[in-house]
Parts: sequence; structure tokens; C-alpha cells
Amino acid sequence: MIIDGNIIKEHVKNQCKNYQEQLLGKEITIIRFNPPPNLRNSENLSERQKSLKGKYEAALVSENQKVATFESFGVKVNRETLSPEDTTVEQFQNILRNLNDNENVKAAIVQFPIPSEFEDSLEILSPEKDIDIVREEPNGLFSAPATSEGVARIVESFAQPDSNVAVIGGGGFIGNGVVNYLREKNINCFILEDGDDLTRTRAADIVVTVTGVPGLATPYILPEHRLVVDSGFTPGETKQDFPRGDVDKSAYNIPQNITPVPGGIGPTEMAILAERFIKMELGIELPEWNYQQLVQEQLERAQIITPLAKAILATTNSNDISRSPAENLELFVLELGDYKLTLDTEKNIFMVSRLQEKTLLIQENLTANQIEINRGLIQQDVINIQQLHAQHRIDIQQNNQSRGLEQ
Ligand SMILES: Nc1nc(=O)c2c([nH]1)NC[C@@H]1CN(c3ccc(C(=O)N[C@@H](CCC(=O)O)C(=O)O)cc3)C=[N+]21
Repeated sequence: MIIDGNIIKEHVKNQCKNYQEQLLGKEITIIRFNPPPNLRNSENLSERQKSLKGKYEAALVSENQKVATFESFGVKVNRETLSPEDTTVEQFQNILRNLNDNENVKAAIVQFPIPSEFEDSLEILSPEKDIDIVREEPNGLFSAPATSEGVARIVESFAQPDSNVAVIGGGGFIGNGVVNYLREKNINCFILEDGDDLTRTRAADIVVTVTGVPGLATPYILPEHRLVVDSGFTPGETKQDFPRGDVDKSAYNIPQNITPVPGGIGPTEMAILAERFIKMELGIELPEWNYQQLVQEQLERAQIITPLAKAILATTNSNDISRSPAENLELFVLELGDYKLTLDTEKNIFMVSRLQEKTLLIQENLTANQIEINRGLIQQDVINIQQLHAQHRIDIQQNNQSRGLEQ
């Protein structure tokens, strides 16, 4: 199974939306450095420089994801983007002091990497605003970065009592956080580093990689594992290239379960940050999720909704069904309440989407009789579709009756 981190992200975001009113006026600031000038022109860069440049690019990708996540439940995000050559250490320190003093700013994240001369100044950030533990010090609320917690929570979703987890890159700050979280949960683990004999992962049933070395874990290293969690994220060299994780794509068919890049730990981290903000600001711990349970829940919801939605579309007067684009004879579209129901008779696919957010909730391949996408379905969707279906049946009956009277 390819693990879908967006199921977790949607689940948590939907819960956060319930607290939207209480979060009104609360802000988070994200500070990010542009790459230093020597990395900006892409020619003649050493491998090390290319890798560092990739990390600066990843910092922007992840900032954009954080902005979208927090804004989805009404938290305002301030972006502070700094250029190393135009920023003195003193200016950076003042930015941190100002946000410490700003009562509306409840949390701050400094995106890594940052040029080394600014590192010591991170200490200035108020511990109680350090949602991602960028100061590398536990703050009484959280003990490690959100990424570490995300990785550990996925492992927890799949671990068995006798599991043994190999953490490649476990000596780094994020890897160390993973190891500490796992030990807190009494899950056995051991540490490997890039450069060690990585076939030692064969002693483990679960492998975690947090090295940021793209393609490090190959089929040779991963013969047979219950779960592989890939926390690497290296953007493609050109905009068209996909980002790469630590696990080589050729190994994707080997483990029973794997977090893909993109779509795995990245979105999971966003969910953790959202949970943390709720905990910091409202003192509320959202209920713990288990990935496999979330998938099961989504499937159950989709299985209730799909036949009802299909029945509605099948019995709707063809005058009420549109085609988009208008001339498309294969596409039947019905907008109903907050939803859009689509039947594509060419591809033989039935789809349920949420109208406002344009998110695809369910996609059923009618030929294979298989529900393929089901993320972000909430219990309210089930209730809404059940109500729409019931109302629709009343409408049909009334129409039939009135037609009967006319005859
Ligand atoms: N203080 C700090 N904390 C971080 O957590 C941190 C950081 N600095 N510096 C940069 C790295 C990188 N990182 C990512 C997080 C999410 C995605 C993510 O959500 N990616 C999407 C893809 C998004 C897209 O491709 O547009 C995905 O994997 O599906 C990517 C990268 C966090 N980082």
C-alpha cells in the first residue's frame, strides 16, 4: 500500500476547522532565507552546493504548504523572507525579538537551512512559540520537530509488539527526534548512517530514512519490510521533475507499505503542525489518529455515499444534468447542494467532489468496481448525501404523483 499522507492532513484540517472561531486573530510567522548569492546561478555548482541549493528550494515548497494548511482553518500566516546578503545578524535578532513581543503571533517557524552565521541567534526565539523545535530544545509541549513526530506516528500506526525499526540518519536532529519518540512508545529501534552497511536494515521489519540523500535506499537495501517511511524531500532539478525521497523509486514495489515522495511525510508533517497549534493555543489535544483506521473510516464513508450518489444521478431528470464542457457527450454533471456528481461514460468513472473546494472526494472505476480516491471525507458528508438522497426520493415521488394526476 502506498500511504497517502494527505488522508492524515485532511483529517486533521477538518478537525481544526471546528475551532476556527476560537482561532480568529491568532497568527503564525514563517521566516525563510533565500539561498545565498553563490548558490543562485546554477552553473558550476559542486554536488554539495547543488544539494544545499535543493534544501533552500525545499524550504520554500514546505513554507507554501504550511501557509495553505494554516489558512485553511483561519490562522493568518506572516511570511518573512530574508536575503542573507541584505540581512545582518542583528537585524535577524530584532525580527525574532519583535515576534516574541507580538501578542498576536502565537508561533514561529524558521525554515532550514539558514546560513551558519545566523544559527546561534535562534536561541532568542521564545520557547513557547517554538512550534517546530527549531531551537533544538524541548519546550515542555513538544520534544522534537514536527517531521520527527510525523514519522514516529506513521511507524506507530503499523508497528507490532515485536517490531524493530532501522532509522537511517538517526543521529541527525530530526532522526534523533524519531528515535526518542519511538523509545517513548516502547518501539525497538537502532540507528544507521549514510555510509554504514545499509543491508543491516534487514534485521528490521520497519525502515525509516531521514538522510535527505535522494535514492539512497535501493531494492538491495530493502528486500522485505512491513513499512518504509521516507522523510527525504529533494526538489527536482527542473520544475518539471518530481521531488525525490531517500528511497529510490525502483524500490517502491518492495515494502508492504511505503510513504511516497511526494504525498507522504510532507503532508503528515503539516497535520502535526496543525495539531500542535491547537494544543499550544487552546490547550486541546486532538484525538490520536491511526493511519490504518483513517483509511478504514474513509472507505466506510465512501461505501455509504457512492451508491446513494449514483442513485441520485441515475434518477435525475436529464434536463437538470449538464455537460461540461457543454458539447461533451460523455460527461454528465449534476451540482447538488455542496456537491458535484460526475459520470464520465467514456472512462466509465463516477466521481463525487465538493463544489466549493473543488476537491475530488470519491472516484469509482465502474469497470473494476473499485473506489480509488477517498480522502477528506468527513462524517458530515455522509449525513449530507443521505439527506440529499432522501429529499431527491421525495421529489421523484411527487413528480410521479403530479404526472399521474395530469393523466
Ligand atoms: N524548520 C523547518 N522545519 C521543516 O519541517 C522543514 C524545514 N525547516 N526546512 C525545509 C524542510 C522541507 N520540508 C517539507 C515539508 C513538507 C513538504 C510537502 O508537503 N511536500 C509535498 C509536495 C508539495 C509540492 O511538491 O508542491 C508532498 O510531499 O506531497 C515538503 C518539504 C520541511 N522542512
